[in-house]
Formats: sequence, C-alpha cells, structure tokens
Amino acid sequence: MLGRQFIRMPRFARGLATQAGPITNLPATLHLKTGQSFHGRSFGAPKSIFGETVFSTSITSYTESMTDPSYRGQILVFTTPLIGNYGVPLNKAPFDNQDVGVVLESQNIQCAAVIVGDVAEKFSHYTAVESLASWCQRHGVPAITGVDTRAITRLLRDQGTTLGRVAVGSDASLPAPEAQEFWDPSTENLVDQVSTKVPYQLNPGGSIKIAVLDFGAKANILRSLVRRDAAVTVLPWNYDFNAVSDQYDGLFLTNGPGDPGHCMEAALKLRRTLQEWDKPVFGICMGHQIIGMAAGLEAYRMTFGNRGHNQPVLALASAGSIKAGRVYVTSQNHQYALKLEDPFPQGWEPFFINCNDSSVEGIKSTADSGRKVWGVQFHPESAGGPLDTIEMFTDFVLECKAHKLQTASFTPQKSVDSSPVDTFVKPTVMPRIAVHA
Ligand SMILES: NC(=O)CC[C@H](N)C(=O)O
Repeated sequence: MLGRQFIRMPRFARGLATQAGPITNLPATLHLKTGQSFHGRSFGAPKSIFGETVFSTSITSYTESMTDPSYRGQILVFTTPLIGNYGVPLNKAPFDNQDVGVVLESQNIQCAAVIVGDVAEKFSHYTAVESLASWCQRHGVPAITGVDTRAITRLLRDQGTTLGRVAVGSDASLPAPEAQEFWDPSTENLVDQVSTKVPYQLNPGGSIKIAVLDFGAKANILRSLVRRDAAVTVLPWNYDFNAVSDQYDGLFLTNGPGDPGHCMEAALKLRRTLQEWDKPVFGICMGHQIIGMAAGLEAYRMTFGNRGHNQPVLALASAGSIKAGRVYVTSQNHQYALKLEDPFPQGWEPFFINCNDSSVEGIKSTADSGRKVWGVQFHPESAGGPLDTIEMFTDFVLECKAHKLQTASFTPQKSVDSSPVDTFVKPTVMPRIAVHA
C-alpha cells in the first residue's frame, strides 16, 4: 500500500520494469594470466577482450561504477552475488550548463567487461528503462554470469590484480592465451583517453571560479562543485594551469584511470603551481596521487587495491568538516596509493589512514605552511557509496571564498574580461556529452 502511494513510476518505466533482460546462451570464459579459467554464460556483447581483472565489494551502484572512467581497461568482478536487479536508468540529464548531461558518472560504460555470480534476468525500479544485459550489449561490453565470483576474488586477493581475457562464443572454448598475449592497460596513458580535449565551463555565473584538471572526472564530482555555486572550468589533464592560475579562486584535480606515473607531467606542473600560487587545492583519488607526487611523495601499486563502498578511514587531522579521531566510511576505487614516508615532506602531513590496510587515504598541507591543500584517496562525492565526507566539497568552496575575501583588499580588481574562457575554444552548447566519449 505504502509503496503504491508514494512510489509512482513514470509511465515509460512502468511498462519496462520487470521485463526479462536478453541473456544470451553463448558460453563465456574468464582466463587469468596466472593460469586459472572460469566458465559461465555471456550476457553482454558477443565479443572477446583483454583487461586487468579487479574486484569490487560494492553492493549497489553497478551503474555508477561501470560508468566511472577510473575503471577504464578493467574487467570488473562484483563480489555481490546478484547484480542487475534494479536495471539501468535513462542516462540523460537536462541539457543545461548546470550539469554534465548524464545521470550516471559518464556517458559510456567505461570498464572493459563485467563478471557476476548471478545476473538478474528480471529488473524492477521506477527509473529503469533497460536491463543490465541489454545495456552491456548496446555498449559493446562483454559480461559473464554463472561463475564463482568468490573463488575469483579469493585468487585476486592472494595473487593481486591479474591480467585477464574474457572469451565469448566460439572463443570461449579456445585454450587460454599465452602469458605474453595478455594486454596490460597500466602500460598505457588511459587518462589521456578519457580527459576532455577542450576546456569547457559549467555554471559560468557561479560565485567562485574553480579550475578542474580532468583526469577522467566522475560527473558527480563536477555536480558537487556546481551545487555549491562554483563556476567550474574543466581543463584537459595536462593543461598548463600556471599560465591562467591568477584567474581562478581554487584548483581541483579529479579521479582518473591507470598508473599515476603516466601523469608525471601534471605533477611537475602542479609542483610549480604550489610554489607560486597560494590558493586552495583539492584532489580526489588520481588527483590526490598527483598532489602527493608534486609534494615529493612516491605512488606505488597495491596488491589488489581498494574497490567498494565500505572502506573505513581514520582522520588523523581536523580540517573543515573533518574531525581528527573520527572514522568515516568511504567509497573507493584505486590500485595505486601514496607511500607513507617518515618524515613526510616538509609542509605536508598525513590526513587519513585506511583502517583495514593502513594505506595513506589523504594528505594535507600543514597548518604552518600557509596553504590549504588536501588530497583524498577515497571518493567524497560517493556515486555510489556513503556520503560521510561529502561536506569536504563545501569545505573546499568555503576556503576558496575565504581566500578570495582575504586577498580582495590587497589585489587590484580584475576586469570581467580577464576570464581565460575567452581564449578557449568556447562552444555555445557545452560538450558535456562528448567529455568522456
Ligand atoms: N579512482 C581513481 O582516481 C583511481 C586512481 C588510479 N588510477 C588508481 O587506480 O589508483
């Protein structure tokens, strides 16, 4: 009764919900480079691919995870046995300059393939317009169901993230590829593949100007800034921010796929920024790793990384909404981390530490450094996952405003025309859809 009263499905969704998804009967095999093979059924695109096999402990939000550009090149194994039961929503948001035009984290499925124990053949949700199976098929993404994901996960935990091959249809019965045939996505600069090619703006009338270096931004990061009334200018990952830094009140560095070592160029540019520019800087995941590398810390590859929405982190310092000594439950998706060095580089301190594996979960500039710079390995923007740390976006925007106010009396007023956007390729309709294509 209650459900009927409060949850009214839009007419288009009512007809589609609970339809059976088109599960194919094609055989499908996951081969790991370490020699193990798992045989199941295909429910995605009838094609075979290589990738890096990783597991996620997230229980919900398969749609957000699969569209997160940080999963590029990865074969994503869900530890939750039943995946797909709420289907997939229409991935389109109102087309205006307040949003990136999508409901999920980017326009496309970004992971190379998905592996589940049991795909839901029927789905039901008031926003669902199609099944997980038809979404994968439409996007050309292979997917396997009916394999022992617990066994795969235990292997990956022991031997670490492992290169894999998803073989579908007649390929499924072929022998496993030779070790040297496995493609390793970490050898490529994946960031360059997903970052915007041209700068663009969101919410140009916002009260504070934030430049965002796009390493493969999740849409909810951009939304989280826009919702706090930031005027956001999204720049390619290797853009020379130093040339335009005086025109912004803050700098943000996003998440992104692959080995941060491929983005050393961005870390070196940021090192100069931090030497010459004293406004607030905030980075998430890949962005945090870039800040760390700019500070002189080293990034290393973890055995199996952290992927899931239940990662507890302990705050070691207080800043804004974050209180030292508290544990926050966080959303994560990473393979690399910053090394915990003792002592930390001068002017820097650890901010958060992971309660499970003691890896560095955040760094910040020290109180006496005169700067406000934070990086966090986890995802405060959630999508999916808990919102325990979402107020870090508010903290950042408030710091930018405070800095602007403090310096306003000393800085000559800039003319309105000083916006760097005038020198950019400035489309009249922002290329939101094309950003992560
Ligand atoms: N989500 C991210 O930004 C991931 C960062 C980096 N690609 C890693 O795997 O560690």
